[in-house]
Amino acid sequence: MSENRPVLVTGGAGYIGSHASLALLDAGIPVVVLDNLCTGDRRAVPDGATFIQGSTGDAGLVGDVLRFFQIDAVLHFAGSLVVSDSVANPLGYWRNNVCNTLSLADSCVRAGVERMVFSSTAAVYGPSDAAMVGEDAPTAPITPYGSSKLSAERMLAEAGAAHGLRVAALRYFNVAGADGAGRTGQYTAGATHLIKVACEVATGQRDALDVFGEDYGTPDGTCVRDFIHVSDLAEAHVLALRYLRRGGEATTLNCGYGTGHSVRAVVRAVERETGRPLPLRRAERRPGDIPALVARADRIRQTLGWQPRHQGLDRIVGSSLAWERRMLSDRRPDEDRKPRPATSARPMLTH
Ligand SMILES: NC(=O)c1ccc[n+]([C@@H]2O[C@H](COP(=O)([O-])OP(=O)(O)OC[C@H]3O[C@@H](n4cnc5c(N)ncnc54)[C@H](O)[C@@H]3O)[C@@H](O)[C@H]2O)c1
Ligand SMILES: O=c1ccn([C@@H]2O[C@H](COP(=O)(O)OP(=O)(O)O[C@H]3O[C@H](CO)[C@@H](O)[C@H](O)[C@H]3O)[C@@H](O)[C@H]2O)c(=O)[nH]1
Repeated sequence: MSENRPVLVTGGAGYIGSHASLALLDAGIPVVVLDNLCTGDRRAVPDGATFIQGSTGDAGLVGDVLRFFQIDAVLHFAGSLVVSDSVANPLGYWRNNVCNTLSLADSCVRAGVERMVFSSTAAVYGPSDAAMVGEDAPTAPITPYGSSKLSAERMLAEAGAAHGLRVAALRYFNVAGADGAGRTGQYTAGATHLIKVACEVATGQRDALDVFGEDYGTPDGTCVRDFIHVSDLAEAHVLALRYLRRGGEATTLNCGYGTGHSVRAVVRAVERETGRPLPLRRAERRPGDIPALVARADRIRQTLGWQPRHQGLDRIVGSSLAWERRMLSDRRPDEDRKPRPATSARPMLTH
């Protein structure tokens, strides 16, 4: 299978999809981005990619794109992903993550596309006492986001078995950081991700970081996550594509480093980078949060030969901060620079 055939990247104007598009282009693989810009940003689409604005659920458009560009593989990032939003709006999450994925898979089958890399999530696992969760750990999502992604995984596996669509489902843990050369980063307005929000606070764009819950059964009482640098994750997608093009079987792979960091540890990393205390506000637990989630991440190394190159909380936080500073300095002078409110509706204590 030729390396030079274009791949379709759904959600390529988004945070992870734009980094993966860059990694593909860097590897000499042509990219066609399909994105409806519901949360994405046109500026994130790399210059070298073809951009088509539209939805994965638009079967007519998707079929035309697959055939016109002779697509042999789809990297499917497009989706809805804020855990707490999914609790408030489950049907919207099922519509985008399940119904639109079904429509995309159907378009792939009709056009004879046999390879897909699917953006899944660690949120398919339920709360667990295990220090690390492997791919064979029981799935027991506790939020509509997690269950919609798990359902999409199952649907793709069943469609694959019947119609020859081989799917690599990549279960990302917590993705953070930005491209080292500053070519893209996380544009998301009103983002809810911990490291992004903390870096917005550190650069004066928000007044404080809400710490959602300090009474979990974790070493310092705050939640623990396995943060993976977005550039390492992007590279995993290039490797997954090559694996499928070599004839690799359908597979499910955790994407993480196997190291947990607490919310408090993230705060300390930001403070190390800036040399200043980060303004914090203690807040109630956030609905849908799991106390600790750390990947057992051997399978991805064995299956894809993946070797992360951007590991370490300080490195991840450093690149996120560099991105926030870059976005601030690129802003037009007349743009509003007032700090936005912090994320919690119900702050309890300032310290
Ligand atoms: N960010 C994380 O920590 C994380 C963790 C686990 C899994 N994921 C998954 O990774 C994927 C990408 O996440 P992200 O962080 O880059 O989010 P993002 O919001 O930056 O990117 C999603 C992109 O998809 C587009 N999109 C959404 N629905 C679409 C549709 N129906 N048709 C076309 N385009 C559509 C959006 O406009 C956006 O550009 C998602 O599927 C998400 O569930 C993300
Ligand atoms: O302002 C904030 C933001 C987050 N947190 C905490 O930080 C941790 C991580 O939260 P967040 O960065 O929002 O990530 P998750 O809720 O863990 O979810 C992310 O990671 C999942 C995989 O683990 C993905 O599936 C989701 O798409 C992605 O949003 C949680 O304990 C939050 O309560 C805060 O205390 N304050």
